[in-house]
Amino acid sequence: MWLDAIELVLQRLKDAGLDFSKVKGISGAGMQHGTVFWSHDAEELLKGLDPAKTLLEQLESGGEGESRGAFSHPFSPNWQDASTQKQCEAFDSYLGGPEKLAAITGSKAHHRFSGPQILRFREKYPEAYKATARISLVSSFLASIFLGKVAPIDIGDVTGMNLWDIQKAQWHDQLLQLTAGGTSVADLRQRLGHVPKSGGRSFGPVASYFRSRFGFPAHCSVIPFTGDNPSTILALPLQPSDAMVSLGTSTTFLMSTPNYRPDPAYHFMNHPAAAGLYMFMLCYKNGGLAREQIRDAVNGDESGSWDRFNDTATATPPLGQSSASDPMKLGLFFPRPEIVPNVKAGTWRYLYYPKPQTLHPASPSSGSSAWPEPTADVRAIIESQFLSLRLRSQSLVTPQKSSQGQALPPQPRRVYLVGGGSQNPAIARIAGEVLGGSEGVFKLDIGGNACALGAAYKATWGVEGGKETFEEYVEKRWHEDGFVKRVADGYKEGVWERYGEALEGFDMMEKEVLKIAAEGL
Ligand SMILES: Nc1ncnc2c1ncn2[C@@H]1O[C@H](COP(=O)(O)OP(=O)(O)O)[C@@H](O)[C@H]1O
Ligand SMILES: O=C(CO)[C@@H](O)[C@H](O)COP(=O)(O)O
Repeated sequence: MWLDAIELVLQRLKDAGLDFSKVKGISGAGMQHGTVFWSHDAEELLKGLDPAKTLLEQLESGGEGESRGAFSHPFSPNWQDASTQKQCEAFDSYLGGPEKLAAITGSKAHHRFSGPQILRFREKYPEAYKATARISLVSSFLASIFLGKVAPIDIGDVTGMNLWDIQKAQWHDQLLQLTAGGTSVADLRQRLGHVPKSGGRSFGPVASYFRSRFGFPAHCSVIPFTGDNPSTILALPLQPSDAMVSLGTSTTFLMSTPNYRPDPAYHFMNHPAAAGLYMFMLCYKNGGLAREQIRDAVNGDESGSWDRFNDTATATPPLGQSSASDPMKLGLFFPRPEIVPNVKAGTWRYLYYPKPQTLHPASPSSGSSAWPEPTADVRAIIESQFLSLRLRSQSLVTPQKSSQGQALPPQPRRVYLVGGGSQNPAIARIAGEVLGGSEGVFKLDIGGNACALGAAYKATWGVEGGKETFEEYVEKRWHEDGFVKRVADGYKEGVWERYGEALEGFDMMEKEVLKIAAEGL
């Protein structure tokens, strides 16, 4: 599928009239944490690609358990894979607990991360593991195709594997040992390859296949590709107190910071283009698709229109409280098992009384007026997603000032929305009400896709030799008025504080749901 997609996107660019001979450099972004297993024939096949044939014709693998073509396994576990609970437990306990693993690799063990994925792959498909010559992430797989040989893993994306020691900037011996089990650690290290420190240094020229087939020039450089989220933070000059919220299939919350403060509750990763900076990230599996389910329930059809969803969201008061004495409506809407928190699929609705702090399930017996479904779900799902972001990022934000110079409590300076859901004005408004933002809520108004834009900046920066820091490079080319649009207010006195009260109930609710899930109720 991915090989086909590469051909398709290039063909579309060709059909649109792109003059490939002018392309000096190419970079890109791929979903984080997908793991690709190359066969022993991969290097030969990549080197000798025939421009008269498609990539798929020449590189495709055989069926399950069959080693043929460039891949030792026909599937790449993607970011939504949740099959590695057992391996995650092994990773979390191996160094003495999830805190220790997070301190070293930036994250506790996660199902989708390559370390646990490779461990499971080796245990489940020992023959396919033996037939594996190299292991890539989706980003380095893409770069490899353009390069015509297996490309190194990127310095930003490598920190989403649970295998890289961030502070020492090297593979972690013991974690490699755990992953390799009884097999050779040296072999595993060789399969993963050397990781260059710079995210901007060219890997070399584009493969002759692309020169002949599409007309790329011989001097076109392949600059390291990175993950979709690291690439997204490259789309604009992000300041330390700015937050980006990517409303795609997943919801991700991204900040750039010089302070490495890892914790099992979130991810710290290397910034992909600036040594010494880190990307703080939260990632939720239940983003766009969970909102779509409620949209369809409110519409009563599958027209896909957001109008009724948006009208309902804005007509409902914050936390569903018609008056201050009403309980706050808080819910969790997870049609798929969630990452944050790590809990099975389910929907939970609660009524929260802040004084004294009490939480009651909003069961049908509380009366349909207590929580009218599905209308009350609309605002509740949006609020729930942003409350979770606020809860987990509160130690990273700093006090701000309003445009009149008034001191404001710790919150983001700006909230930037990107991804498909950033088109939605009701979501933007509630983002500002819950998260704040002393300057407001913004959306990128250049190009349709922030992560692709970030990769394009990275390509031009790399081609120009990375002489300036990446931040200086983007800053100089940045046109505030043309590139971003303010789409909603941020901090609103009174409303933001009310959501602050709701945070305590939200935290209680998550703990309650985790307890219920653990007890198998
Ligand atoms: N107007 C809209 N309002 C709310 N959500 C939207 C709107 N338009 C698109 N979306 C959501 O955007 C998501 C896709 O976002 P996108 O960033 O393209 O995805 P991906 O994460 O797969 O790259 C879909 O789940 C869809 O529900
Ligand atoms: O797993 C993560 C980040 O850790 C996801 O963000 C994926 O990187 C892809 O997300 P979508 O583009 O499907 O939303």
